[in-house]
Amino acid sequence: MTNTQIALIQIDNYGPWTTTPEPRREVDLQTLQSRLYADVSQLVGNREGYAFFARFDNLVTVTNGLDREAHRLIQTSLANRYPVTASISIGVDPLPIEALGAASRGLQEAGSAQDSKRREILSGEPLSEDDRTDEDLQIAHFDVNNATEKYTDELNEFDTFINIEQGYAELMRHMRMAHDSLSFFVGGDNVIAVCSGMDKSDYHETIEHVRDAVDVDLKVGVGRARTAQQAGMEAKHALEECRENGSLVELGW
Ligand SMILES: Nc1nc2c(ncn2[C@@H]2O[C@H](COP(=O)(O)OP(=O)(O)OP(=O)(O)O)[C@@H](O)[C@H]2O)c(=O)[nH]1
Repeated sequence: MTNTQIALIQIDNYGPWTTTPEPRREVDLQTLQSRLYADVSQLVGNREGYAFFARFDNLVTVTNGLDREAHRLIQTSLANRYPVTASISIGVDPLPIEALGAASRGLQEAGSAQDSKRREILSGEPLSEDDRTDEDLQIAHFDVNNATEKYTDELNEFDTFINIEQGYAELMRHMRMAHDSLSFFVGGDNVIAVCSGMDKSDYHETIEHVRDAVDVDLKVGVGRARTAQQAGMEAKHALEECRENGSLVELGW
């Protein structure tokens, strides 16, 4: 059984900050957001976690193995680097969507995202060391088949982007609705999903669903481990096996 630990990182009172005392230059906001993602990716990644940019003002991170102190350190480090602060809320559940739900509630109960008094909340309890297992995380790495030949080398970049994003939109919705799992676009033609205890037939069914709905062909490698990076690396190796065997689904265990 999986046991996913999600930490939701939310910039405090960001909406008002972007327009006070007057609207800030969009290029500066874009720069801040992409740097914040880079820093969070490294701060969480150095501790074996994964970070996803999501909407940039709300970042979803997978932090199995990080205790409360490690989350506090990340929060402090962000406050020292940026003109904004962030709140962090931790949720743990066998189902990734429920873990994120618990993390989201932790912030919502502490106040609005646009409440100037709600600052640097740290809520929720991480998994205790005794409760951790080597099967806590299931990570799937999805990839569009022959994206280069079919899209990149054939279409203009915007039409390529539409095809890839349509595949992603259908995949993320299906994984959330049918499998309680969280999928994130990570660049190129790749989507990484934090999954519930899905089996091989669930992945075949998902790939078939996306093909039928939007005519985008996927393959997927899946890994299982106690940290996101170990599971993610196993998934990448499994994806290489798909490439070698021509298979659509490979489990790394
Ligand atoms: N984030 C991320 N992006 C990747 C990774 N591998 C490839 N990409 C991106 O995906 C693009 C397409 O690469 P591939 O998926 O290898 O190419 P392809 O044409 O789809 O070929 P096949 O996957 O073998 O069917 C690359 O230009 C990268 O932007 C990865 O492991 N992580």
